[in-house]
Amino acid sequence: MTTPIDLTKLPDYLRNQRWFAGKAWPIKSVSTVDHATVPLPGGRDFTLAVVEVIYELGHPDRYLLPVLPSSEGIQDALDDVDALRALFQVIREKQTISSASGRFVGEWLDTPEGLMALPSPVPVRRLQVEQSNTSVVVAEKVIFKVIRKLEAGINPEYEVGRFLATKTSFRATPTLLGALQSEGPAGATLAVVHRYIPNVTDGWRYTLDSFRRSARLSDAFLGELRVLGQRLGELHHALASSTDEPGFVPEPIHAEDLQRWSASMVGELGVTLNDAMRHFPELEGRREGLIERAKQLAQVPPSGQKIRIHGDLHLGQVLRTEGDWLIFDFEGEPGRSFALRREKYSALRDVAGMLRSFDYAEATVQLEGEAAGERVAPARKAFLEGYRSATQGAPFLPQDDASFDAMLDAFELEKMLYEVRYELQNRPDWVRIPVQALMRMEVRK
Ligand SMILES: Nc1ncnc2c1ncn2[C@@H]1O[C@H](COP(=O)(O)OP(=O)(O)O)[C@@H](O)[C@H]1O
Ligand SMILES: O=P(O)(O)O[C@H]1O[C@H](CO)[C@@H](O[C@H]2O[C@H](CO)[C@@H](O)[C@H](O)[C@H]2O)[C@H](O)[C@H]1O
Repeated sequence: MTTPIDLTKLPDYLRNQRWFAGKAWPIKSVSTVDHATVPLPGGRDFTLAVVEVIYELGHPDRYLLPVLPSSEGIQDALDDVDALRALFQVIREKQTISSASGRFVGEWLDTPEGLMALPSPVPVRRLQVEQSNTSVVVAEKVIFKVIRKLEAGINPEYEVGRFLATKTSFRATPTLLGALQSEGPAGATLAVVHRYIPNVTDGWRYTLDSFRRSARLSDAFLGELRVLGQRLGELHHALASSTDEPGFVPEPIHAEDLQRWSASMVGELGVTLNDAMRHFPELEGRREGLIERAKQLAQVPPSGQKIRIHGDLHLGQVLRTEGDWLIFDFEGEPGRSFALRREKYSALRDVAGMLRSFDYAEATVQLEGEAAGERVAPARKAFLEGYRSATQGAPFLPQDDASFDAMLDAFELEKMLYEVRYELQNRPDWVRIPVQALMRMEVRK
């Protein structure tokens, strides 16, 4: 079966797509790994293809390409309402579509929420947000995200969503309802489907609004941050609740884990500071102190457990609904491989991620011209109080407060380093936020 896509036109097409991550590298060639034809009403159809982009240098990338037949070059099928409906139907009706070298398989979880009735024909609309994938809202009840850049292996967003929906009672998240998988040589998760939550604000915008309102956070908002901390504690309890799913069963944290995490942080420090110092030479003076700090993680007496975690928790990964919070987007840090993102880790890594977000929010409102205020310390305190109240005596946390604090500190440092690398690559104007946090970090004795 030859693909109806004109491969010679793909390099130009890809370079012009928002979701194409390889814009900086010259493309050597693009080939099709797998493809299938999906029928549409009125005798039309579109091609669902997985393509591999080979660069002049570096590792190849794979992308999902849903394309309509067109005499005028490549046309994205996700611009076509019928194609969006057809893709959703494949998932909802658990269809299997034979492809050139494998199959595309729709999966719908038979959870109570999955049984909802939907009108026919089902209304679909593309979500208008800046994102690296493409999300589509179906009947204002369901949202499906078509993943553009594919990675082989088990997708953590699918794996964690499925676990939470089918094996736990944790409901402070938009429930995973289904997925589209590619099986065969192009094996990957192509789309995930969740319950759509209407009228939500994300935690980042919600927090910025609060931070802008006054130099002192209101008691009401601090109460909400306490609840956010509780929800994270409940999420960790749920993620640590498995006794029979090997990917989720908690494991003790050993001295070797702490040594490994510490060594990896020292390595990241070297690489990250070298890159960042081209713009911020003042970091050189902090190098020794920060290395010392990263090394201290290896000295913490081992206690608690490694569990599956969110992995990239920040204020943009929570939704504010009427009076509560939902935690979503279990993809993990985009720069790491699926294998690394699926590793078990200390739950405190998520706590550290959220604490860093309060610092980002403060820096952002100050850049907008707000006066420095008493916001970060009370926000951190409230969030931590909530988290600790929901996790008292939890076996996955360190046994004593000193270890809790030392590990949390180390994971904040790790997150700052990640943020420096992320910002250097994506938003160079923002690098100063984590850099200033590194400059402020005290050396512990
Ligand atoms: N279940 C949901 N209900 C309502 N809005 C959602 C839901 N899931 C995602 N969104 C909105 O869509 C945006 C993009 O979703 P996300 O899963 O983060 O996509 P990406 O991985 O491409 O960044 C989010 O920032 C949020 O505003
Ligand atoms: O939402 P993503 O999974 O794409 O996460 C990436 O992008 C985030 C930025 O959108 C980035 O988060 C950093 O900036 C946030 C403010 O925009 C701030 O709240 C976070 O604390 C900060 O880490 C995230 O690190 C990155 O993985």
